[in-house]
Amino acid sequence: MTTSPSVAVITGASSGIGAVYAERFAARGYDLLLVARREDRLRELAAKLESLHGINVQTLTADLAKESGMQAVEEALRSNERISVLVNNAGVAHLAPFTAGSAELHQADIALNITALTRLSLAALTRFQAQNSGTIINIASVVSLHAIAGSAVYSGTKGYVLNFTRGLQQEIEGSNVRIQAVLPAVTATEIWEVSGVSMDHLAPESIMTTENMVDAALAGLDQGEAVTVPPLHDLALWEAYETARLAIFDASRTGVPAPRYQQ
Ligand SMILES: NC(=O)C1=CN([C@@H]2O[C@H](COP(=O)(O)OP(=O)(O)OC[C@H]3O[C@@H](n4cnc5c(N)ncnc54)[C@H](OP(=O)(O)O)[C@@H]3O)[C@@H](O)[C@H]2O)C=CC1
Ligand SMILES: CC(=O)[C@H](N)C(=O)O
Repeated sequence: MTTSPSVAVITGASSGIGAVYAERFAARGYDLLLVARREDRLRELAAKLESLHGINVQTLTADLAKESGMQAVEEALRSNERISVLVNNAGVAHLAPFTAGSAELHQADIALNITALTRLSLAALTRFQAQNSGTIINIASVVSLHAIAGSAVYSGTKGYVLNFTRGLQQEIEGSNVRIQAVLPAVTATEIWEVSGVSMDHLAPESIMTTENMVDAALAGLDQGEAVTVPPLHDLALWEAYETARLAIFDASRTGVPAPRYQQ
């Protein structure tokens, strides 16, 4: 009996980081379901990967900031039992002062970066938990850890992605399901032009290639990391951050206002 290959679903596969994840999962022998709005780009990538790797690639044109788009991908995740990987990669940034953006713009960014990622995780994880296998990769950002002027909404959404992922990781502990958060820093993709900040204004030495970012993130996944920060060389910094974060959480369970607040 021959078994069909597993399927990896990659959102935001029409460019940048998502397109490289598609190539890498194709090279690992997965069939693919590629999701984004630009159908021509998805089809071009699908044809290339099918011919290069002899795999089957489906495309799903969907606007994940809209209800109909979210539902279409949820339906695919629920109905296709061969899906074993979800890369929640589609995301958008508008880097400008908060009050310069409209309510509609902020709402659409939140819908894509938070609501779609949450709903697709629910659709995938429900089945992954039932079958006790499967992998979700959530693309957060180093701005999950820090916000600067002009990034309030974007950093806020990425802070959600990190904490949401941490919560899910607690819930699946002890199972064969894997959930990884990836925190890229500056990576050379189209997101910068969309965001309103040209890459020409960024320090060249801070910019990572998409290939290096994805390969490092997959190395982190293969090593069993829960949170992967591809460009961070000094692991001791991350360990100190994690230690302080958990220490603050534990030390906050006193039930008594700190002396500095007692008047
Ligand atoms: N590049 C960087 O410096 C960093 C990026 N990230 C994160 O990496 C992820 C990938 O971004 P990146 O590759 O850089 O940027 P790109 O702009 O190259 O890719 C974004 C992808 O998301 C898709 N997308 C955007 N809006 C929608 C929508 N409404 N519905 C469906 N798909 C959508 C785009 O496709 P289409 O337009 O065809 O719909 C595209 O495929 C994002 O989550 C981003 O926040 C995190 C840290 C750093
Ligand atoms: C676009 C990004 O997420 C990037 N990490 C940044 O440094 O702002």
